[in-house]
Amino acid sequence: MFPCMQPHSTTNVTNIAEIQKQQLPTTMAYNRGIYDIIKFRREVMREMFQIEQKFILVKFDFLNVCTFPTKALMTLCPIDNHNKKRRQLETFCSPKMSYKELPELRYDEPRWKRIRGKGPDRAIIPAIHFPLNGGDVLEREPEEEMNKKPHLAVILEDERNVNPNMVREWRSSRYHPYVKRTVDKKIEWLTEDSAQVIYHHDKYLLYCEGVRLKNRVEKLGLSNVFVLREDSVEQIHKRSYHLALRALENYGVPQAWCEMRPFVLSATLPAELRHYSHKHFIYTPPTERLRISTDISWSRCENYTDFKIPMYSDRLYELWHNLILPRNICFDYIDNNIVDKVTEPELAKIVELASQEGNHIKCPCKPTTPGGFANCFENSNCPCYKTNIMLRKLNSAENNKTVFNSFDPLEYNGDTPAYHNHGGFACSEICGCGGRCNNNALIIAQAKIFPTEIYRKSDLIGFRVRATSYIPAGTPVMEFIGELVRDRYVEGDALDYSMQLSDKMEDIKYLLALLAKEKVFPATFLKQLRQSYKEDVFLDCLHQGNKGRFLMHSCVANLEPVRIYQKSFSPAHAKMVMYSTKAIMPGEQLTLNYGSGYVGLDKVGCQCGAFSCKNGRHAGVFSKLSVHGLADCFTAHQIESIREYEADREENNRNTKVIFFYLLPSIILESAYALKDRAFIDNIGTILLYAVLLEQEKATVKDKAVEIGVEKRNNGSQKGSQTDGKVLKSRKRPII
Ligand SMILES: C[S@@+](CC[C@H](N)C(=O)[O-])C[C@H]1O[C@@H](n2cnc3c(N)ncnc32)[C@H](O)[C@@H]1O
Repeated sequence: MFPCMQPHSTTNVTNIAEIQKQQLPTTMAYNRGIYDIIKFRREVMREMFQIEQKFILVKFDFLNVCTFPTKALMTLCPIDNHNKKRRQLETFCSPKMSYKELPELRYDEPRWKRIRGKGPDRAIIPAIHFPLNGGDVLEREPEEEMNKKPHLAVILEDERNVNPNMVREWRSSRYHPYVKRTVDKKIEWLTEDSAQVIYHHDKYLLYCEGVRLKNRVEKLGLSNVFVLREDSVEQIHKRSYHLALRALENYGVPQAWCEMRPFVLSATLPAELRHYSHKHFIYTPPTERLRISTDISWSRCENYTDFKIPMYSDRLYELWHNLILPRNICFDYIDNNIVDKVTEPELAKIVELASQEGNHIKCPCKPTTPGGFANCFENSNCPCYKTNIMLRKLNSAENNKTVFNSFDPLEYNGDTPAYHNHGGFACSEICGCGGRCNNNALIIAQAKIFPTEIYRKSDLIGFRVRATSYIPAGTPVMEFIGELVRDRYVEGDALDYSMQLSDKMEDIKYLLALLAKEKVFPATFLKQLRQSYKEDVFLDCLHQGNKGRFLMHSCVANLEPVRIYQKSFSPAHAKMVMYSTKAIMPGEQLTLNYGSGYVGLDKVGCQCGAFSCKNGRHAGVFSKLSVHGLADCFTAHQIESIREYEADREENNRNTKVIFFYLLPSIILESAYALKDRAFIDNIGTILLYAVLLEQEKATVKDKAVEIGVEKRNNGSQKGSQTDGKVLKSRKRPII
């Protein structure tokens, strides 16, 4: 296959079984190997161009190793025989160039269009453009355009924010220019950002996302405290029981609390519902997708290079050139809830007052080791922990009250199916521990460790959110972020994008009474707090928000909100955190229960597709089930989906080595080498050797390609990749 590659002579391994036994390889031996490979780079690339250019792209992106060279390959693959471009390729891939020196590649859309206009054979060639310090943004839009009456979200001023320091930090080179745009310009920007992405070995992609999650946990120093735990059958069943209560509530059949019954596998399911248990749970990403944006936060979190929220269209007919984006996808990504001083003076005032000594709660606790976590939880001297415990009094369960700490799963208590009846108090950045302790239930959500994507698939409903890695049950997955507004401002489009944060008739009444009884704050401040809760407060994320604004309704939602307070107790100090109500599989849509009133209100009817959806085919049967029957149904589903996930994970692990065989181009090695990641180089070395031995065993790449379901290379001499139609269905999109 690659005639230039020989097994490296420093080892005397002769078969694959040996590789698994031995400690391979030594760095020295493989350094030499790398240079050998670089020498033959051109041949290898030619091979790669013909085999699997699109495949390489995807894998590279997810390896987070060499995005730049990937883009170069992607760009240049279709024009292998185009001399000018080939020269460019050679420049990019110069072995002398360190990885850090590689400039970020951007597609320059106007140039792309110009080239496109010149002739049919060049129609697929995008121009390559190197922006200087990312400054090309301003050239695109004339000053007058920017001075036109802005979209509401543009008025993002420092003083408007709960935490002004954060705003300054946000002004990253990409984020801030985007925020400044009018809606029309934002749509233009998004359209320019869109490009074609083709995924081949689909499930491997989700496996890579799992690796991304793991890397992120390690990078943030959470590996000792956060684990991807699995629930026991009893725990799964307990959660299912609460889900069943919530689902039946949606049917308008409120259930009286009753003792949970042990799980009985399918014994109680009506015949028409049995087939549900044979459903496949593990998602297979589409082979072809249109990527609308590489990151809807516009590098808002540019410190976190691996934190990106891509946006895709999975509508089959949707192509780059006929992409139509609705105006409501233009929003400004924020990480903190914000308050407008002008429209919400009460809320702004309470935020200011809370910054004064005596009006907020913080602790002096310190971590025992530098960089470690403090033990605020169950520390009876910690004021934040004491406040956290105090809030449990609002929880009416006699025992088994919901516990809010940093890393344990959140469990429903015995008397209510809804998380939103509970609240917790967390340490924050003003504490001695800086919020890095075990009394901060926000820590996982704010670390944004779970990779997600935004996508649209159906014409009836818009964009949605999907988790691309496994999420254990009871985990704070993300925050729902937006602008704090009073009831009266929630109208028009904002109705679709607002979530109620406080209800003056419900929990707030009890909260204020508790704060008064426990004398948590001085009377003057308490009075001000009462004032701020006089009207119901909503989080409106129509113009400013985070990915939570794309969460869809489901009759059996896998997320449920809870309020967690930090520093103080005003609406501006309440965080709405989404907890997972069940184990979420990679690729599963993230959903919320909008409430029983929602399903009937929507014009198209509920499209959640949940197996017991109120609008679904079997709604009649489900609504007649007892809580126990439905809970059994949910438990059976959960157990089966976890089993399928496990099997899938094993299969992916098995395929990894074969997949890497496709990633042989020297460019990976160069990048890895430039990154000085010895472990990675060694790994690649092992894989190379493995691959060569596979070759010796006459297991050809071609056969393997078919086996793992990737596009197969054409046997003939024709240029460009051909397919045997196994996975790839050509949709004639422009290849970018
Ligand atoms: C918060 S937005 C969700 C994001 C939205 N799809 C978008 O593209 O921006 C709420 C809107 O999504 C749609 N939606 C949410 N859940 C739905 C469901 N289960 N069935 C149908 N439409 C739904 C409704 O139009 C609703 O007003």
